[in-house]
Amino acid sequence: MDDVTRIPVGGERPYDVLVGRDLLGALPGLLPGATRAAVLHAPPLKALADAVGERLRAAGVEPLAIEVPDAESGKQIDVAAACWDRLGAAGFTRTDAVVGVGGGAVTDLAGFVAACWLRGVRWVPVATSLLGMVDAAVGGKTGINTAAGKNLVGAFHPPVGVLADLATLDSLPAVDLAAGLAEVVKCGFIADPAILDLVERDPAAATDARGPATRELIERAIRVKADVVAGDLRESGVREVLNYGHTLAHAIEQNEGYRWRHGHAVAVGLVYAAALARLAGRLDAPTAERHRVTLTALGLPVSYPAEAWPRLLAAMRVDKKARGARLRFVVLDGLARPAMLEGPDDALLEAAYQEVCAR
Ligand SMILES: NC(=O)c1ccc[n+]([C@@H]2O[C@H](COP(=O)([O-])OP(=O)(O)OC[C@H]3O[C@@H](n4cnc5c(N)ncnc54)[C@H](O)[C@@H]3O)[C@@H](O)[C@H]2O)c1
Ligand SMILES: O=C(O)C(=O)C[C@@H](O)[C@H](O)[C@H](O)COP(=O)(O)O
Ligand SMILES: [Zn+2]
Repeated sequence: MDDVTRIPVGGERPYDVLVGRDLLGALPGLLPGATRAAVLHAPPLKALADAVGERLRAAGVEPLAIEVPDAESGKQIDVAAACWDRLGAAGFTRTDAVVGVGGGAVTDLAGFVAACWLRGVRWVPVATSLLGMVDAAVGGKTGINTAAGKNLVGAFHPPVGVLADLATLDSLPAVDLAAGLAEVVKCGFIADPAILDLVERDPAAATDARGPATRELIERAIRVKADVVAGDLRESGVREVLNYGHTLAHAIEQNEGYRWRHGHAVAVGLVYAAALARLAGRLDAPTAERHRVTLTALGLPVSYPAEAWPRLLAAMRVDKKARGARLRFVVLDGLARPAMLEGPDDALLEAAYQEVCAR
């Protein structure tokens, strides 16, 4: 394990995110005393899950491979229930553990399975997508989707460690790598503008999984998230800033039957949130426009059909940040100055949407 960066995530249950190549050797050490570990994975990551299983077995931990449907198809209650049946049949106890090998969807599911089994057993995400490394695997939000919306059932259940193995990005499709950069850009706008400078200087370098720019972007984004969740695991306040762009994004995902990539929806949602802040008189026009320009340079979508608006507005009403009938949006009062916009009226919401309508 050469050249490993260790990023601490503080709080009531602190742990580290390890960033580097070929990190699997670190996995058994994160689970002292475990006799069994379920290894949840989707078909595209089977070979890596097998390798994880071998590492665990060599360290005296019996692996239980559980294959789940890929991507959002796995974030379903029946899939979670099938996982719990497998843990029950294998007699998993509180010293046993769950490992999620995959992108954000699989690690969200794995964390949720771990959070509920015996009311909480240890878990480790082995993040294999860029989005998983910088966001989904970090911070302890776990969950599944329901018919009413995205991530509506879940638990805050921090892992005991996170492996962000850069070698796994070698097989990640370019479109998924770019999707993950939407969350990285989000971190740039809410907290670390150096991220934006890096991306804008050379967008192609940002999408080169093996390049130094990508690693720096990954580490910067993880530090932004780690700093925020350390102070507010359960999203009682400041953690809401990590939801920048997500109010519209989750509505788009639901509207698309979860066939859109999360990162793509976030890109549109970021442009929308910036337009909202500008029209509310909170954000200057150049910074709002910077959202569209930077995300476009990465090949990400920044628009959505006009006719979807009524459905999107309805879906936004179940956003977790809403309070009763009052919608709440994360906006910017300036670069790296996130704040809340409380209860904007429908006319303002729709006017901002005009700015993301497909032109
Ligand atoms: N818990 C959180 O804090 C949090 C944060 C952000 C996003 N999320 C969730 O994460 C999910 C999105 O994550 P994602 O973008 O990783 O999507 P994903 O998990 O759906 O993965 C996208 C695709 O890439 C494949 N893949 C992943 N790694 C690969 C690799 N190394 N090689 C080849 N294929 C690979 C997957 O199998 C899938 O087909 C959403 O469900 C979102 O809600 C959660
Ligand atoms: O970690 C957080 O907090 C986030 O909001 C990060 C988001 O990127 C992520 O998509 C998260 O899953 C959204 O959370 P939700 O509570 O709106 O479902
Ligand atoms: Zn997200």
